[in-house]
Amino acid sequence: MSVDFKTLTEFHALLEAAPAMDQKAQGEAEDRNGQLTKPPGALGRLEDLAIWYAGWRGNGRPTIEAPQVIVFAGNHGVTAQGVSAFPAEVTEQMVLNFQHGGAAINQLAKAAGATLDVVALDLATPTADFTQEAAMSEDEVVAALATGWNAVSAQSDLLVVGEMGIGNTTSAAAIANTLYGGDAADWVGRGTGVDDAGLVNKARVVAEGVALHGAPKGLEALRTLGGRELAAMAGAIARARGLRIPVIMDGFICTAAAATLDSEVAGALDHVVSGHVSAEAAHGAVLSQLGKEPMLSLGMRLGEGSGAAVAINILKSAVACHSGMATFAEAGVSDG
Ligand SMILES: Cc1cc2ncn([C@H]3O[C@H](COP(=O)(O)O)[C@@H](O)[C@H]3O)c2cc1C
Ligand SMILES: O=C(O)c1cccnc1
Repeated sequence: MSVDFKTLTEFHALLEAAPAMDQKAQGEAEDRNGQLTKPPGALGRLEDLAIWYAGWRGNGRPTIEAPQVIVFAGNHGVTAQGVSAFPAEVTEQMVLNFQHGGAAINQLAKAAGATLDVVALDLATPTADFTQEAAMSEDEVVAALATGWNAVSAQSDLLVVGEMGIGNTTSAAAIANTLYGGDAADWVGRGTGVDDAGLVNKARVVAEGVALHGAPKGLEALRTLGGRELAAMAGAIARARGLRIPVIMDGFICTAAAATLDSEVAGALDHVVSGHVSAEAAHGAVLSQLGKEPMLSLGMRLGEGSGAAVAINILKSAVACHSGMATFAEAGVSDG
């Protein structure tokens, strides 16, 4: 398997060198949008989404034929701190469930016409408990970034990344806290359903982790407080940019992983939109920090890529209108 980077410094350089949106294709899409048989702006945000998608695909009249959903799974040493309502073995059990087609994401990917890949990362070797030491060494985080990077199919035309990892809402909260400051309590949520005492415990764990590692930013936040599946999501999102594959982000954990890229290199998420705002308490605040408006708000709080998978249908609808509708001239409809 190809390895395009061996250190975080090399990965950073790839983020810096990432391609920009194709302005010619974006301009063509804007022109076309203005000629379609509807009052200007009548498709609301669908119009912006289609133009954004066209610009990143480098095609003023694109189609979505091959969406790819990838679910990455990892285990977390921080579960030793009692941060989840479920035991750590559920991560591996759910991987089997994904492989057998029994999870929510199996149905949602199918309903959206997407392929689903499941990638488990060293489940037998959880990350270190980040209240004691860095979750990952540089070699470990680079390996996880590379796993995500290599999981993206060059043939796909839309990417959704999701995750499974008991304990990972605590990792995500720690990343949000270290990147954006404030109190740990502002960033923790109930995850799989911890009670009030559990929430207080999660805030303690997050505060200890952020303090121990000196409030790191960017990829260092991902390494010290993240997890293998978060790093793999970040690696896949970065790879998609180079392949001109637009990305729909999922919930709190996916967004926290993505936020480390934005923190490392401003603009690293320009090819990414938010599919859904999760019911996990701080997700909306992280999206605000990133300047991303979610497409949907359905009260979901699952992860697995589930909210983003539902949003694939919205983006497909936007692109179908953009590329399939007649212009005023073609349809012989009088324009205004
Ligand atoms: C059966 C089951 C299926 C899931 N699918 C996603 N998650 C979600 O819950 C976990 C995060 O919550 P916490 O930080 O509280 O452990 C992650 O695995 C996330 O993907 C699940 C959780 C469970 C129990
Ligand atoms: O927003 C998420 O991704 C989320 C929230 C709660 C539990 N698992 C995932």
